[in-house]
Amino acid sequence: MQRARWTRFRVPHAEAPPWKDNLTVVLANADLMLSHAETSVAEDDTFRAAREFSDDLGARAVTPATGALLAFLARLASARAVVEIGTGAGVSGLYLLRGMAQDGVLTTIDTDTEHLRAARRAFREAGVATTRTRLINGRALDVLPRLADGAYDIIFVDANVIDQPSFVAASSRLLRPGGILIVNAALLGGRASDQSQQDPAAVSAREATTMITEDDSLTELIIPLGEGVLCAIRS
Ligand SMILES: C[S@@+](CC[C@H](N)C(=O)[O-])C[C@H]1O[C@@H](n2cnc3c(N)ncnc32)[C@H](O)[C@@H]1O
Repeated sequence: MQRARWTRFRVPHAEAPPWKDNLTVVLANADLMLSHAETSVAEDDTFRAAREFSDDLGARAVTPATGALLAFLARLASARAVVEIGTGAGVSGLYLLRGMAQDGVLTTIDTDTEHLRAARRAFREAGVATTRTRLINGRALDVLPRLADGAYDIIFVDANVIDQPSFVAASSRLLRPGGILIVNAALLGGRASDQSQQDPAAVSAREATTMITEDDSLTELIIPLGEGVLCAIRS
């Protein structure tokens, strides 16, 4: 069924919406609410160690609240099969595994062997069975075509923003009906919503969002945690 137009996002918000007065009230408290959301997630030693490795290696990990969202969505979807593009040192992978079914398998792809080594170590230190993770060294666009259509509960995109449109194009076919596509840093911390920002990252982030919002098989939602997380469920 064709969805009503008013349910679609405008990308980005160019003018003030008609409910601007409510928005003003919300925005006045936005920093406080975001700060509360981000600092209310407590991480244990395993997460802290993985986060430290991430920082050392320059692999920017998801924020704690973004991580909690990943665990939440993985639990909500009863996820048994998840694909992650951009393993980093394994922080987001730990959150996904935390929410996934006990026998669920995380397939995670990264071009950097050092990052993958750090992630493998983080998973081991968290007591994750080796059968639950499949770490693949390679470029996502080379690996994704080898994965089965409609076989995955969640696809999490968290590599170079500039490649977001091609990752979205290459990965949405992997989702089962009811599966969730999650794009991290979709708003670039707000920069992507500003049309005057014309650098390649901002343009690519907007393009990926537009691809998702224009896909009638996806129902999407932007969640302003971390640098902005775009979630979309396949019908
Ligand atoms: C932001 S970090 C990922 C952080 C990780 N998701 C976390 O939260 O712990 C991005 C990662 O994407 C990897 N990467 C960059 N381009 C890639 C590509 N084309 N295919 C696969 N991985 C890529 C980088 O090596 C880096 O480890």
